[in-house]
Amino acid sequence: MFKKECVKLGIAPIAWTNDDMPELGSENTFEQCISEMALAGFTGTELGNKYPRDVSKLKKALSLRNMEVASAWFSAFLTTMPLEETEQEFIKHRDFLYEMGAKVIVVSEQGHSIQKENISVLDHKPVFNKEDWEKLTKGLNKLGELAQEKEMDIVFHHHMGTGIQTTDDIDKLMSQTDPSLVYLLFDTGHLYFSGEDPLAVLKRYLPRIKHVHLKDVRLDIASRVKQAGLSFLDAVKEGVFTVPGDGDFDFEPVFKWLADSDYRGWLLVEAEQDPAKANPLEYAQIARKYIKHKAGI
Ligand SMILES: O=C1C[C@@H](O)[C@H](O)[C@@H](O)C1=O
Ligand SMILES: [Co+2]
Repeated sequence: MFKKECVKLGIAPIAWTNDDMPELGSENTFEQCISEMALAGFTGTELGNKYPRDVSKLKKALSLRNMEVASAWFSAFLTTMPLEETEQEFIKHRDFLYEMGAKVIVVSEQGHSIQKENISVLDHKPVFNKEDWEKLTKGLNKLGELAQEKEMDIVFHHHMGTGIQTTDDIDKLMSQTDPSLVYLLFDTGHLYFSGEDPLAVLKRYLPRIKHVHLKDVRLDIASRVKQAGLSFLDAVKEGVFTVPGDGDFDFEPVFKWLADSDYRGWLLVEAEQDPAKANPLEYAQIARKYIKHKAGI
């Protein structure tokens, strides 16, 4: 069982308005989004493109609803851009999150990513060469140092269609980066969709996991995506992802391992689907109920 003082429950705005495809949910306002998150019983959020980037405005809107910022995604291009340019962008992102009180910064490597390209996500995942690996690992150690200047940590997001997607990719990344500087974000949905064993990854990297995205997968849609050679974004529109409790992944052992390991941090529901087909409030409530039932919090 989780200790209430160790974990906080959040939800990502991507189910209301999708930053990768802003046309999905463009009608949903920022206020509606955070009000519905709070109504469903969540106290944290990541940032979305409709959120004000003014610290006092954002803090006020969230505190009125007893909410706070857990973290936010940063797209790094360490393999394809000069490190100094990524550092400059990262520092702006870090400083905003610091002002908002977040403790972790989500980093994803988007160099060579096919996440937004219209090609089969399961057939064309990028594979990094030696030089890419050197740039990536050196750059991540540097971003980790920059985060720690503000007593924050980076958590690396493995992701479909990127150079860090599979268990092997994660193993290599974890072994080639400094464990005191680079931590891992554990996203159940991306591992399960990729055909990995999420529980094995969780068990192996528990001490390095400092942020969790809870995302479920509809396996029938995942296999249709594979057969039809769909892109990542088309897979999302087809409904490959859903909230915990509504798909095929069993979260119970994940909750148990996290709780037994004394995990401290956020459990953040992140389940992008088309809001026209899956009402965001309804699905947030399904997730909240499932977490209460299976994780006891
Ligand atoms: O953490 C995430 C952020 C999104 O922008 C991304 O595409 C999604 O799948 C995800 O896991
Ligand atoms: Co995620």
